[in-house]
Amino acid sequence: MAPYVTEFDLYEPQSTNDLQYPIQKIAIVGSGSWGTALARIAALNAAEKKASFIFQIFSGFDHEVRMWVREREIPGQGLLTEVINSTHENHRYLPDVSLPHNLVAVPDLVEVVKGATLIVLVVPHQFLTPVLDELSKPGVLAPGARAISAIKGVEVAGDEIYTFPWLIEKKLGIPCSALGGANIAMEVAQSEFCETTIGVPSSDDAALWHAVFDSPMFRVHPIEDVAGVSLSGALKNVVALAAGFVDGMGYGGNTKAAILRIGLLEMAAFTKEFFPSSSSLTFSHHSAGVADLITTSFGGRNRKCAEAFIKSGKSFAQLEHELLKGQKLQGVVTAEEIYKFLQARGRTEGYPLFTKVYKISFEGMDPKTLFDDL
Ligand SMILES: NC(=O)c1ccc[n+]([C@@H]2O[C@H](COP(=O)([O-])OP(=O)(O)OC[C@H]3O[C@@H](n4cnc5c(N)ncnc54)[C@H](O)[C@@H]3O)[C@@H](O)[C@H]2O)c1
Ligand SMILES: O=P(O)(O)OC[C@H](O)CO
Repeated sequence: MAPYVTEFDLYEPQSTNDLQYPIQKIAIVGSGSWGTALARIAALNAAEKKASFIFQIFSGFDHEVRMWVREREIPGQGLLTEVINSTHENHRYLPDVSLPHNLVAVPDLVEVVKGATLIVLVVPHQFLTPVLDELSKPGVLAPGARAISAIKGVEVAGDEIYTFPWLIEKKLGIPCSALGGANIAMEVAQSEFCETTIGVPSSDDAALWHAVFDSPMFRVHPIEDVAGVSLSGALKNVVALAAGFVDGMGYGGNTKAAILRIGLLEMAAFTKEFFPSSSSLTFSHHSAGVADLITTSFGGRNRKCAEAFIKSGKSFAQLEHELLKGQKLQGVVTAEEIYKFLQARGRTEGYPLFTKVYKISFEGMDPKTLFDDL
């Protein structure tokens, strides 16, 4: 066994049987930078694995991969879907990256998932509810479909917290996996080597999602821990804000490393406390844990906006608008949700870093207090 594969890579992606659909059809719900980057990989794999999988795992993928695009007018160019389909590039969210011709942008959500057996949900987390409302209507989804969430966030209601795969399973009545890792969209789209982790509920899900996304430069490791993968992706965004605060205050690598170590411990402790069936190894051994935290705290959008928040004194809403140009921050919303949840459970004192990130972001607390009592 290779040294970087642990015994917790539970699923060998080779054993799929009795599938309802020998030909699997992929739909991508979301077309921001990550949605488009994942759609590109899935469409490349769908084209390549169309014939080559006969007599192996399953018969293959439908050649066409559809991607849901929230329609808008691009000044001087026309509708975004038409621009993407004629130029094979998503100029707005993933500029200068060629997209395969079998990837088709479609503005109608119901049309995108029509007949799809593998549905990738990758909208910013604040926009998921209306998407699920639409998909849960009778007859919209094919029977036997499966989903995977590449969304980094959580849903909080009072003193309850839910992961998105759990919510998706409940609302859509289909199994849902989680995809997360050290994956800055543009680097993935430029085929720079990286890894991702998929938390899967069964070996069939492992085999199928591995076939959808694995490629030589985007290595997919399936593990059993769906909730851990999903939570790690959400919580690392809160720690990334703290890393950005450190940068904004002008401190160096030692300070940032200390914040990342403490942040990783809070991420793992939070998961163990509220999702006890998850594995702490997801945080320490997998791309969805420590590796994602590192990349996001050096090259991510949350870090970038948090640095600017300290340096400029502007609000996060303003900085999101100015610096991200239509892309969405996830960490600020998540910091608030996690804080409100911890408050409702009377557990804020157990998570001093998460709590301070919230108070600096929302209550004007002096950022230098970030280091107090850690
Ligand atoms: N970008 C990355 O590097 C990256 C990597 C891994 C995971 N993710 C996660 O992927 C998820 C999707 O983020 P992204 O980076 O692809 O998006 P993005 O921030 O690049 O783009 C924003 C997207 O939101 C859409 N949008 C805006 N308003 C909307 C509305 N009212 N309803 C529905 N959609 C709306 C836009 O059309 C656009 O597709 C997030 O949870 C993010 O954390 C992102
Ligand atoms: O740019 P961010 O901060 O949303 O992070 C992007 C990805 O989640 C990194 O894996």
